[in-house]
Amino acid sequence: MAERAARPCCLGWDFSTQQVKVVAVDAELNVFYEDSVNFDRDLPEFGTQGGVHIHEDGLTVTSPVLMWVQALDIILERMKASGFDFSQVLALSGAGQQHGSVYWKAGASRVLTSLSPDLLLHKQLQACFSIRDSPVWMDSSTTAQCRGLEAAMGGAQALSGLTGSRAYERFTGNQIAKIYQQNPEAYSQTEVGENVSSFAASLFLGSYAPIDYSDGSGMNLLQIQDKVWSQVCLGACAPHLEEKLGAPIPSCSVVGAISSYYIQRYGFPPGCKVVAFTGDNPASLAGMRLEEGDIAVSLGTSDTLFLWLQEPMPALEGHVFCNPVDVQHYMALLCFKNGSLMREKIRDESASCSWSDFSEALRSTEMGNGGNLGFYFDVMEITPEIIGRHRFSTENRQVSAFPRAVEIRALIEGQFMAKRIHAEGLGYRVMPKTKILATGGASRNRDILQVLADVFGAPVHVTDTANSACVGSAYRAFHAGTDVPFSEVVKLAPNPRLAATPTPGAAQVYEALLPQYAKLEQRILSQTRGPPE
Ligand SMILES: Nc1ncnc2c1ncn2[C@@H]1O[C@H](COP(=O)(O)OP(=O)(O)O)[C@@H](O)[C@H]1O
Ligand SMILES: O=C(CO)[C@@H](O)[C@H](O)COP(=O)(O)O
Repeated sequence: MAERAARPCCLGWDFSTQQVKVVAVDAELNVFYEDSVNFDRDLPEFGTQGGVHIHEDGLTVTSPVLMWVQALDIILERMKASGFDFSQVLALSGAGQQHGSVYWKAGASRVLTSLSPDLLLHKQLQACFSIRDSPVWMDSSTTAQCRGLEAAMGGAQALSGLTGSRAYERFTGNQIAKIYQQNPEAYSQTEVGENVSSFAASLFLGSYAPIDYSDGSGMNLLQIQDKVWSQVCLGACAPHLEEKLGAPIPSCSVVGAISSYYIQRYGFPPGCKVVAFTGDNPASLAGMRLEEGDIAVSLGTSDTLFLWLQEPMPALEGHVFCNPVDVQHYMALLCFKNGSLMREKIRDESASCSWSDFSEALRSTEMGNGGNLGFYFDVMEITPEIIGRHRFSTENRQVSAFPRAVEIRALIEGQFMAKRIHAEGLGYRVMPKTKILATGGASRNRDILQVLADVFGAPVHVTDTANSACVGSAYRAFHAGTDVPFSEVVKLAPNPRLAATPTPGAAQVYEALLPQYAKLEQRILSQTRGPPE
């Protein structure tokens, strides 16, 4: 049998909302292996929908922490069965859905440092968590804790100035505060609290991995300029929190060598480096090789839009995070909760559960949708805080339904108009040189990308894999421990390719519609918001 040529590589992981994914990237930066484990499909015993459990209150949203561990077991076993040569892995890094939190029980570190290579991880880590259902980014049950934190900090703007964001329900500090208040026993049994990203790094390290600056910025706890925990924020959330979190570290740190478990069970080399894991959006910024002036749109479970920032300018909307590849710089992020799952619902209702029928509806309707505009927020949106479906025909008349194809275009145009309006609210302007980089599951859909190009009046580029968080993690693994800039390390990576250019006439159509959409959004907000307290 012909020997396979050795192919030194780095692995990039992503522990996202609906799946765990991996890519292997070789020294020429080619992706040569890709796999994923989908929680709903591949681990039905956990009974998740879209990777999560929505609780009865409609606000609490969690995922079983052991499901994430078991997904890692499955994917590693599959790699082994496929003959993947683990001995060539120089380094690995990864990403996690942001804001979600994991609670290691006292004594878990002993289990983690003495894993037996004869058993799967999930069998050995069963009793290691003081909270088995981890709160995730879709949770919106911590409004009381958010108001408490803002009050302790002297207001929302003061908190944002320090940590990059006003208090948000999904941010980890507020989630920890809720656990401390409602389940003090579990809190006191917790030895270490982690983000999903650092938790995933701990699994590879076989000991607790620190939280990195970039994902740590999504906690309402980190002073993003000084890169230290804010003592006032920690104190406002829960006692002894600093001990449980450990000190945050630069995102490009090597946190250690891979645990002997992986060396013995899978054949990783002993020197394989584990590089700090970070949030999935920061990892995507790395994967897309975003540069100043570009705008990234990720169409995953959540939709996000992000930009490279030189200087932080925290506001009452959106977030500023530490930059994952350049410790001097920052990134701005807007998150839209009603992303792919909302598109799937409208696809099922109006396009016979088929993406190709959904696309056909986009192609058969005109830009501007004949003046029909829609807002589709089946779960409480983050940007802006609106819930429900709101449809308006020409002359802004509220209507209860649209014909199927009009409904589909109203959804997609509305989602992208909201992104442009809120990005402009942060000071972003579309310039003649503006390039949109799209990623995430829905970036595979050419017709959705056409609407994105039309609404923004800018060309849309995509990379060959929609998994930019995984690819970015592998690039970060190559970069860490070197003394060259990240841009230098990734200069050989394939350039994103052009996927859609604005249709002639698009600018006139959307210049007229955008102010109308913004006005209607304000109208809905003022109708749905209660009187000021
Ligand atoms: N052809 C398509 N058109 C539109 N959306 C798609 C298409 N293929 C996949 N998707 C969407 O991609 C989503 C998953 O995106 P992904 O970025 O992998 O999510 P995450 O990283 O949050 O787990 C699915 O929920 C699905 O709705
Ligand atoms: O809450 C945010 C960002 O602030 C989300 O973007 C999560 O990071 C989830 O990511 P996906 O699984 O949708 O990629």
